[in-house]
Amino acid sequence: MPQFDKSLVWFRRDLRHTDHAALYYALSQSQSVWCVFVFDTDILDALKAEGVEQDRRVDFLLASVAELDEALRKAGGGLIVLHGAAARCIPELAAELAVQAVFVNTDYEPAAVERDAAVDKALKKHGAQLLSYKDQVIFEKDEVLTQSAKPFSVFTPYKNAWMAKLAAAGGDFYLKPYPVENYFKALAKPPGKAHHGLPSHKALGFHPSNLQALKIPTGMSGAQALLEDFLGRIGAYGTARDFPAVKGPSYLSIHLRFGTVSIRTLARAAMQAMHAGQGAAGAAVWLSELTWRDFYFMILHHHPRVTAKAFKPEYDAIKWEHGKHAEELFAAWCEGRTGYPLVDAAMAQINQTGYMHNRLRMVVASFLTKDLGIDWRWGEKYFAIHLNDFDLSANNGGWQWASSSGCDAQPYFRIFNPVTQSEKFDPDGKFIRRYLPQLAKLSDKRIHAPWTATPDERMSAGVTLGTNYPRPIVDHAEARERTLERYAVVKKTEKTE
Ligand SMILES: Cc1cc2nc3c(=O)[nH]c(=O)nc-3n(C[C@H](O)[C@H](O)[C@H](O)COP(=O)(O)OP(=O)(O)OC[C@H]3O[C@@H](n4cnc5c(N)ncnc54)[C@H](O)[C@@H]3O)c2cc1C
Repeated sequence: MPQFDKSLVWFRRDLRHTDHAALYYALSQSQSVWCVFVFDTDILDALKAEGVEQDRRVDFLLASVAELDEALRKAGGGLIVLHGAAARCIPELAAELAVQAVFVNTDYEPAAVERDAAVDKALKKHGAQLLSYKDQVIFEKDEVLTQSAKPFSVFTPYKNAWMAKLAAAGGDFYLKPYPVENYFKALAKPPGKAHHGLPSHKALGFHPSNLQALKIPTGMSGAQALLEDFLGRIGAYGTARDFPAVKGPSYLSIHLRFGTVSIRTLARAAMQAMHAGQGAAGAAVWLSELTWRDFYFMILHHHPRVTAKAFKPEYDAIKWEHGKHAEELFAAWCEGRTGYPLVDAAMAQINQTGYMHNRLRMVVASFLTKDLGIDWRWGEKYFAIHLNDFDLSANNGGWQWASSSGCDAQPYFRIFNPVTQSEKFDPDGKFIRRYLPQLAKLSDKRIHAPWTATPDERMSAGVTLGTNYPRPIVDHAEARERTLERYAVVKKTEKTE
């Protein structure tokens, strides 16, 4: 006998109707289950307050929610779609429908944890409860600990323990899909028209973005198409993933962000490719990247202070550049006007598409913190606003890695040289030419550092420094020295670690 007469599943960053923990538990434990998604004004208004008028994530959500609704309807239910503050809307809807439980997949971000606690409290006033399940990650919270039962702060031993836990359970136990479809008969149709239908862009307060023009695939079908495409080239991932001009990575990050595909599906696909022999090496590297994702969720759960502070507290003593000059340098970085082509092309990529290749995220983050001496939190915030796949845990982890303040971060004295990174990872300048057409005619040798070209070379390539392309805003060698001085406050600790 089901435990509950009526339940509600609140979809958040899990926009799929298959292999979904909360939906599975709700359907298998309830007589009747409604499904809801809220366009949360607490989140959308914060974006608007930053001056954002178009956001590809809003378009991605609209398309993916529409696909989910259609899939749920075909399965016998449908999606209630609301627009308001979720912390208020959910308890109100739960009371209106007289449900006994609201099922969700656990969200680990501090603001979401707070919101969910408030929702739970409000539900309890009506005799209902919030039931939360692990779904976003393979292992959460305290599931993978050191031998002394402490959270890991170094990735490789974490990954080894993560892999050992999978293997100890027979390899596929934690990767099995939830058989949601066996319980679809418990799905209830949305009650009346008032709660159905998607809000328009206008109602949400945003203009349509260029998501469609970019052909970024949305929804469960988009995730499936990207996965199939990637599995055909997963074997090459280990080497191809470092070259931004090459189709090396999966481009699935936005889908992991919004849960249009389950992490179990992806980890299973990686494991299968690893065991299939062909493509095994690339698949193992990719699985390791998915493990980094779990790692940063775990770090955020155990150390929520990282959202504002350095993971290694001594790094908070660093004096970053400030004032008007710092703001000008930051604006040049944001707008891709640093005079370093790889950095500027990378910033053009994020500004035009909302995506940035992983190698370039590392390069531009290093450039901002270690060439310009700007606080990593400025860059972190810029990424949070502009990345389609923005995820607090991975973004914070990435920025703290690049600025050396994070757990298992790059040592402070390792400072990427933006020119040699360019020569190594975009050797023929293909990526730079795609985003900086004004440099396209420079030779493969000069395109990484246009100021090193002779005046004749620049003239015949149509490049005029200071006119159609900036001169470098800092000298890398000098900046490197300044950074080593800036980081001297943490030097002692690093050496003794
Ligand atoms: C400064 C900085 C900021 C970043 N911000 C984000 C962010 O906001 N959201 C985000 O998803 N990733 C972030 N990353 C990690 C990484 O750059 C992206 O996950 C990756 O580029 C997404 O492209 P993909 O899906 O094609 O990746 P693939 O190479 O195909 O990797 C597959 C998946 O593994 C996960 N993954 C890969 N690398 C990492 C990593 N280093 N840390 C955590 N997870 C990883 C992602 O979920 C990714 O989708 C950041 C990295 C840096 C250096």
